Parts: sequence; structure tokens; C-alpha cells
Amino acid sequence: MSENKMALQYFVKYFRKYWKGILVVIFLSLISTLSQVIGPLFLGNAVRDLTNAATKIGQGKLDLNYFYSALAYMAGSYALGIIAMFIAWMVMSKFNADATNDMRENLFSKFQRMLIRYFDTHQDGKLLSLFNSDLDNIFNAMNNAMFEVISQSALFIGSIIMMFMVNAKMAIFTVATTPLIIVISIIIMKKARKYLDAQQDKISDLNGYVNEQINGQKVIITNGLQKESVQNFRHYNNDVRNAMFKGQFYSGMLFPLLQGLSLLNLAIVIGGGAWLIVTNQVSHAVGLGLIVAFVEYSQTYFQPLTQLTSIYSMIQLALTGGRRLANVEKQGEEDTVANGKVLTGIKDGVKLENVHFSYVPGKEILHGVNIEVDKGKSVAVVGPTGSGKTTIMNLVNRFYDVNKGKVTFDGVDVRDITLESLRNNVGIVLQDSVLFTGTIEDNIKYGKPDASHDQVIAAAKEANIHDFISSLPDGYNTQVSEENSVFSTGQKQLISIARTILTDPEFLILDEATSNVDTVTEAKIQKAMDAVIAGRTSFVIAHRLKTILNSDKIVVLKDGNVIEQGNHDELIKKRGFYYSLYTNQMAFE
Ligand SMILES: Nc1ncnc2c1ncn2[C@@H]1O[C@H](COP(=O)(O)OP(=O)(O)OP(=O)(O)O)[C@@H](O)[C@H]1O
Repeated sequence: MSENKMALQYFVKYFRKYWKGILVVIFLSLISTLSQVIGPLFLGNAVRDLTNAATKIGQGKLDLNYFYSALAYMAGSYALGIIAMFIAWMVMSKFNADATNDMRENLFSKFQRMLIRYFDTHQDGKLLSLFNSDLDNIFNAMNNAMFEVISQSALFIGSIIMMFMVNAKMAIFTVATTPLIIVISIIIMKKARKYLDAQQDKISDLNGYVNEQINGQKVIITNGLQKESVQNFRHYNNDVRNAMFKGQFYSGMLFPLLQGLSLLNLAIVIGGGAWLIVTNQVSHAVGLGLIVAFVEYSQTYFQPLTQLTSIYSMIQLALTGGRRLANVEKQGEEDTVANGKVLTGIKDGVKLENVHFSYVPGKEILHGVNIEVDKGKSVAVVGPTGSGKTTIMNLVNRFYDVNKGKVTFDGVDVRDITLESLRNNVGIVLQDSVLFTGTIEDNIKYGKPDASHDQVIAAAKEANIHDFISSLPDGYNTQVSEENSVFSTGQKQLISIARTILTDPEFLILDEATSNVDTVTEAKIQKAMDAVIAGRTSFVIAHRLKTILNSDKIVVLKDGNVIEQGNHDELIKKRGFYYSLYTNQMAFE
């Protein structure tokens, strides 16, 4: 499908339901256009009547009644046009705002249903570009261009019809330059489109880069990379400037070009009118009236062309935005397994059976992994960085699906369990705990909004964070926000653990974050983890072996293979890979 067609289909989808409003706008635009088209006719008539009256002054008769009534018709028709345009503008603004609102809402809801793979492979800043840059372009174009497109097209067609009705010869003089205009416009528009498309892509790249650099500001400062960061920014910024300049250069060329051609056209029209008078094809008065009317027609004929070209870049940017949004709508969604088995708890346990997995085709990460965790037991997954620990979590929670083998809950493949019940039964404490804007209480209640205040306190106590929260001036009502974060990494993780305790999941995945916290917080996290794990079926992804010594089973992963399994004592006795991992780590404690 061509890209413009894809964008147009996207717009049809969102504007279809506002068809009544669109019809009203079209109707009012036609009235407004009609008045503009008829206006010159009355003006021409006024001049003709005035000329006729003037020639009769010498005969002592001065009858200006026809002239005055022609003037009144002209004023009336222009006034009607302005009122119609104003109402159309209001109606259109309303449904444009509603339609872009729908687009924004659907885009956001789509994000909630999309595969994690999409977010893992697209920069946050690029995704944000869809919300600001692309949707803004669409709104601006719709608000400013839609009315123009309707009214100017009608004006264009109306002018042609009127001109031919008034005088065919003069009409031919007026439209004579049209083929030339069309050819020039097509050539320039093609060029402009290429760069306007590129402009949006480059803005998206720039947003991606800025977002990434802002998130990594501390790393940049600590490594003294500010200059390099600005240098790279210049590179992205220059790309935007170049694409913007070329896009605007080509689309901007059309306007002055058409202005120039419209002047040429005026000369042709006046010359044509004079020729009609000189060759006695029409009387002086009629000829002058025709010249005045067609000078005006020449303007109304050219106005749509110049107006449409002046908003061309706006329209093209909206089409690019529509295409980019339509592309997101096309992306695959999570399989909700609507008719699958509803998981209502765990009776036997969770298993990974001969699991093979690759994020990218041809680059396998897990090579036939078997892990088994019985109900109520805790299994720790350890291994060097990049060995595939987080990947296992991604598969159990169905962020990704296995390529071969299966992950089962009580023997049922996760792909046969309704996604909702799976996620309801699986709780995850991520390494990077996220807090949302709101109070601390809101954050703890995130997974269970109907929890009582007492339940929140009990969960916070279990997670070892109650004392800290109580020590804050506003306690549980303390506002949390991106700009106002009073929490350390460890405290954030404790709040995240409290959140998980409150949801009371059957199966727990804990990606421990004890590696970058102080020893006091580490001890607190350890206690909180022990509390949340107690009696619960769980996977613990461990970075520090000290924290998992009491696990029922330790699975050692290396390069995507399980190379050892057993409890701590068994693995130490074995004097294998775990033994060397453990002794190495203890040497640094
Ligand atoms: N979204 C992704 N796309 C492509 N490759 C990925 C993706 N996520 C992880 N990988 C690759 O998969 C491999 C395993 O990564 P994983 O995050 O599971 O390791 P890990 O054992 O959890 O590491 P760490 O201890 O550092 O957290 C790595 O080689 C990594 O580069």
C-alpha cells in the first residue's frame, strides 16, 4: 500500500464518525465559496452600471439605482460568506479536536497491548514523538488545512464554472497557464515530500537521542562526556535542520512561483479583455465590466492554487504523521488467550522444559533450559552477566514466547493460559523499581487499588519500609514524582516489594537489586525478600550469592545452559562453576 494511502485510511478511520460535522463544514464552505464566486459578478455589474450611468451624465440623466443595488448584492454576498466561514470554522475545530483526541487515546491504549519486544527495540523518545510531533502536525493540518482544502477546491471549481458562464473567451484566457502550473507543482511537490518525510524521521531520531542522553545524564557527567554528548547532538540536530530546510525550501518555492504566475495571468486577462473591446466583440462598458470581473476571477482562480501550495508542507507533514501512527496500529499485540485456561493458583509448580529462545533470529540465547520449581519452594537462578537470567523471567511472564520447548504452570503451557490470569498470579519485583506520580500509598496500592490503609501499612511493615515512610513529614501521603524523588534505589525496591506483598501473587519473580545499595538497606531488602518469598513459589534472579544461600534450589546458568543445580551445600561440595563463583564473590565481600 502506498504510504499516502495508508495515512488517508488512517484519517478516514478517525474522521468517519464525524461525518455529520464534515457535511456541515462542506455545505458552509460551499456557501462561503459561492459568495466569493458571485461577488466578482456583482462587482463587474456595478462597474458596468456605473460606466453606463457615467456615459449618460452628459445627457443630464444620472440613474445610479442599478449601481447601488449591484453594490448591495456584492456586500451581502461577501457578508454571507464570512458568516458561513466562521460557523464552519467552529464546527471543524470541535471535531478535529475530538478526532485527534481519539487518535491520542487509541495510540496510548495500543501501547498497553503491544508486545514488550516493540518497546525493547524502540527508543522512548521516538515513541514520544508520535504523541507530540506527529499528533500535533495532524491537528494543526486538520484545523488549518481541512477548511482550506474544501473551500479552495470549491472556489476553484466554482470559479471555473462561473467564468465559463460569464464569458467563455475570457475564461480561456484565465485558465491558459494551468497546465504549466500543474507540471511545475508536481515536480516541486515530489521533491518536497521526500524531505518532509525525512524531517519527521529525523525529528524522531533527535527526540530519541535527547531522551536517552537525559536519562543517562549522570553517566555522561561522571565520564566527562558532555562535549561528546553535545557533539553527537549537533549531528542529529544538523540532520533535522537539513531535512527541514530542504522540505521547506521546496514546498516554499511553490508559493512565490504561483504568485508570479498569477501576475502573468492578470496581464493575459487584461490583454484579452482589451482585445475583445478593440476588435469590437463587446461594447466599451461590457468590456470594462468583463475586465474588472475577470481580474477578480483571476484572483479567485489562482487563490486556491497558491493557498493549497502554501499549506502543502503542513498537509504533507500530517500525512507523514498519519503513516507513522498507522504503522504503530499495525504492530502485533499480546495474545490474550481469551479462551484459554484460567489460572486460579498453583498446585504442583512451574517448569521450563527444554526451552530454546532467541530475541533475534539466528542468535539463540537459551539452549534447552530445564528448570523446575515446586509449589511453595524458592529457586534461585544465578550465573554470569548475560547468561540469560532475565530472559527466563521474560519467558515465564510471557513478555516473550519460547521458540522451542515450553514453560508450564501445573503442566499447562503458558501459551494456553489466559494472559490476564497468568499476570494476576505472577508477581514481579524488577531490578529497576519504578515509582509512579502519586502518593507513596498510591504506589503501594498500585496492583490492588481497593486495598485498605491498614493493608498498605501491613505490607510496608513486612517489606521493612514502614519506619522510613512514617519518618517523612507527610508519611504515606508523601508525593512521589519524577522531579521530586526522595527515595534511594534500595528504598524504591522496598516499596516495590511492599506493592508485590499486597497483591499476594501465587508465583513470584524477584530480580534482586542488592548490588548497588548500602549494607543497611541491603540487610533490609534481604529481610523483605525473605518475608515475601516465605512459603511462596518463586524464582529469584540473584546477583549476590550471599542473598540466596537458603534457597531450596540453586540453578546455575552459563551461556544459556543450566550447568549445575542443587542447594548451596551440594553445589559447594561439587566444587564446580558455582563453587568458583561463590569463592570469587566472597573474596570481595
Ligand atoms: N531485547 C533484547 N534483544 C536482543 N537481545 C537481548 C535482549 N535482551 C537481552 N538480550 C541478550 O540476551 C542475552 C541474555 O540477557 P539477559 O538479560 O537474560 O542476561 P542476564 O543473565 O539477566 O544478565 P545480567 O546478570 O547482566 O542481568 C544477552 O546476551 C543479551 O545481550
